[in-house]
This record gives sequence, C-alpha cells and structure tokens, in this order.
Amino acid sequence: MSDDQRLDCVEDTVVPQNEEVRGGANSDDLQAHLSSLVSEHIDNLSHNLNSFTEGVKNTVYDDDELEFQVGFVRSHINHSLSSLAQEITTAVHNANTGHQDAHIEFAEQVEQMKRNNSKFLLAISRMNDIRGTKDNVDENILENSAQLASKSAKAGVELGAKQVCDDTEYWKQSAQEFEESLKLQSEIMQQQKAQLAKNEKDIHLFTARYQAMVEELAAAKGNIQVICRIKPGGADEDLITFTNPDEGHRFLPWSNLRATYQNDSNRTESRDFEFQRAFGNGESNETIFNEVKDFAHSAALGNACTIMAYGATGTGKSHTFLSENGLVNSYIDLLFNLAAEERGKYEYEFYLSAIEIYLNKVFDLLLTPVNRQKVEVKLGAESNLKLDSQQQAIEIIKHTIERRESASTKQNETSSRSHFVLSLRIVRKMVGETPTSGVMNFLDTCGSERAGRNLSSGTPSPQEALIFEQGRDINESLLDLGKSIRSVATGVSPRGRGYL
Ligand SMILES: Nc1ncnc2c1ncn2[C@@H]1O[C@H](COP(=O)(O)OP(=O)(O)OP(=O)(O)O)[C@@H](O)[C@H]1O
Repeated sequence: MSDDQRLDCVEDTVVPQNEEVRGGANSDDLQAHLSSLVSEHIDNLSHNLNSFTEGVKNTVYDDDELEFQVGFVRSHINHSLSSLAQEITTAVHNANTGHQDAHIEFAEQVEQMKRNNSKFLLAISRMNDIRGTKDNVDENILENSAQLASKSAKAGVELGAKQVCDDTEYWKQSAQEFEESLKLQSEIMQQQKAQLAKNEKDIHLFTARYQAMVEELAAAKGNIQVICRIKPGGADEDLITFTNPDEGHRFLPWSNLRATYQNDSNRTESRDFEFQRAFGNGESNETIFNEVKDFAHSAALGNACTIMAYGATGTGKSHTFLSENGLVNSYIDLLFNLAAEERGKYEYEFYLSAIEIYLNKVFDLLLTPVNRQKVEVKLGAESNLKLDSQQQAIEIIKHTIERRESASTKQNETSSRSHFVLSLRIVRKMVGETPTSGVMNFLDTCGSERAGRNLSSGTPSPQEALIFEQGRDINESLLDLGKSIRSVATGVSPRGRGYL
C-alpha cells in the first residue's frame, strides 16, 4: 500500500461539515473536533508507517514474510480508517441530534415566549382596567371627602355649641355645690368656734379646779409637811431604834414614829414623833419623790414651794436631794416633761439660781468662775440663769454642787459645810393670759453635829479648827432656822436676834 493510497483512504472517511457537535454546539466547534480526530489518526498512521518502513529497510524479509507484514499494515490502516469513519459518523450524528434538540428547545422557548407575551398583554389590559377603577375611586374619595368636610364642620359647630352649654351647666352646678359646701363649712366652723370657746372656758374652769385641788391637797397635808427618812444601816443604828407604834396607819396622813435609845444616864428611853410620813427600811429616792412630787404641779401653777432637808450630819440629806436619782433631778425631769406635754397650749420658761450660805456669807454658785473663787452676793441679788433644756439644767446643777463647800469630817467623808439653796423659777405663759411665775426651792442644810466631836485631844490642826468653826456656825444657823420656822408656824416673832 503506497502513501497516496493511505491518504485517499483517509480522505474518503473525512466528512468536512460545518455542523454543531452536540446539542447546542456550533459548526466551528464540530469542524475543530473533526480536524483534531483526523490529524490524530493521520499522526498515528504516519508513525506506524514510519516504523514499518524502517523495519523493512533494516530487515531482510522473504516474500511471504513481507506479504504478511504488508497485510498487517494494511489491516492496521483499514482498522484505523474505519474507526476514524466511525468516530466522524458519531460526531456528526451527535452534532445533528444536538442541533435538533436545540431547535426543539428553541421552538419550545418561542412558544413559551408567545404564551408569556399573551399573559403579559392580558396583565397590561388588567392593569389598565385597575388604573381606571382606581381613578374612579380617587374621584369618589375626593368628592366624598369634600361632602364629609362640609358635614363635619356643620356638626362640629353644633357639637361645640352643645359642649359649651353642657360645660356651662356643669360649672353652674359646681358653683352651686361649692357655695353650698362653703355654707356648710362655715356653719361647721361656727359650731367648732363655739365648741372651742366652750372648751377654752372648760379648760379655764378645769385649770382653776385643778389649782384649787392642788391647793386643797396642800392644805390638807398642811402648808408645812414634815417627812422623815431614816438612813438604813446608820452609825447610830445600834444606839437608837425606830418603831412604828401605830402599825395599822403607817401610811395614812399621820405616821408616828417611836425612837428608843439609851439616855445619858444609860437608861432606855422612848420618844414618839409625828410626821406626815416616815420612810425607813431602805426605801428608795423614787419612793420619797412620789410622796412629794405634787409640789411640782403647784409650782407650775404659780405657787412658791420649798423642800428642805434637815437633820444631823451624815444622815442622808444630800443623798436624798442631790444624788443622780435624787429629788432635784426628779423634779427637773417632771417639770420639763410637763412643759413638753403642754407645748402648744402653754409655753414654759425655766430660770435657775444656786447659792450657798457659808460661815454666814452668801455666795452665788452660778457666778463662781472656773478657778472656784466664790462670788459673794447680797441675798436676793443672785443670778438667774435661763435654762434651755433639761440636759443643760442637770449639767449646771451638777457643777454648782461641785462648787459647794464640803469637807471630810469624822461623821461624814463628804460633809456639806454650807447651806445650799437651789431655786427653779417656772414661768408659764398662755396666749392672751397673764403668765404665772412659780418657784421650787430646794434647801439642803448642813447637818447639825455635836460640838467637839471633830476635835481630837491636844492642839487642833488648822483644818480641825476650821471644821470646828464651821460646825459651830452650822449649829447656830440651824437654831436660828428652827426659830424662824416656829415663828412662821405660830405667827410670833422670835425674841432676841430678830430674824423675822
Ligand atoms: N438612804 C440611803 N441609802 C444609802 N446610802 C445613804 C442613804 N442616805 C445616805 N447615804 C450615804 O451616807 C453618806 C452620807 O450621806 P449624805 O452626805 O447625804 O449626808 P448628809 O446628811 O448630807 O451629811 P452632811 O450634813 O454632813 O452633809 C453618803 O455616802 C450617802 O451616800
């Protein structure tokens, strides 16, 4: 077989068509595909022929062998050409089929587009219809709105007018109701005013009655009341015993007391005493206060009350009056509480003065400077300090007690050496009324003592001499006080020194 024959064969099988390869591929693609198929086969064949030619050149074949080789080459070429023809046929077939598919698809698409077009046309015509309807509706709305507006305006005016009428009626009614309630209120006020006036009258009446009762009570108890307090466990307890000869009446107006003791001739003696009240058995300061607290009300109503502690040295006068829970602090507490209770009705003012009588001289303990130098005053010219609070009152009283003259004696470690007078003035005011001014005086005398009891044998020391002098002066002043009290009680001036 020659090269030309081979080429002819190849050329016969090539189908040079400008068709698409597969569904949708164009003729350029098909042509390119076919060319590549053909050149692939030609390359293959030419390679095999070259190998064959080389083999023939280099090998010495006999005829049979040569014929066999040529037959082999021929069958190879035939096989290659028929496979090429087969591939070309398939490619062209595929291309035709693809083209037909594409054509059918295109026709379907055209059909679909036509259908869409008619739908689109239908939609446009519907849209036009809707637009027309909307225009109509718009026109209707405009027309109705205009009508509605004109109707509303008319109705609004009518409604407004009605509202004004209603409001006027409502306000008229309210004004009437208000006037009626005003009338009622003013009637109630008048009634209340009358009640107030009556209450005020009642208060005056009540106050007057209360005052009268306080005075009656004081009168019933006696203008001067004598209360006895026996110090428990005193130094003389073994020498003197107190009994109540009238057990059944111990706490009734009269409280009798029998003192039994050894007289100077060593004989047992008894003396009976009469008191409004006698305390013993370690009764507390609070119990004593309960007995005498009514004086506070009397002083608040404008009376002058004096509570005086009198007794032998060391028997508990200062303890009863001036200790922390003593009478003075309890009175201060009661009076300040009374002022707080009556605030709004009455205004209270409290003034304090504190003096001591020491060796026959009067000293103002409120004027005492920090260096404790006492300031002597004439009786009645002592300072009066306005008290702002209960706490302040208690503090000041505590300081005045500290400034009071005291000394350690054989009977009492802290014996008061001066008479101490604390005055609490109570001013009570009520609007439209003359203020009342009462006073609570607390007098803590120094205790009487047996002359010479504080002296040791031999020459007395200056301190002993002073205590002796104080004791003498104390006894003298107590005697004078006794005379003065008796003079008040009997109305007869004492003879001799003429104190009253
Ligand atoms: N009822 C009592 N209960 C307990 N202790 C008391 C009582 N009475 C007095 N005392 C105590 O006895 C001592 C002397 O009392 P206080 O100083 O009060 O006596 P006094 O009568 O004031 O003496 P003086 O006249 O010498 O000043 C104090 O220590 C006091 O605390």
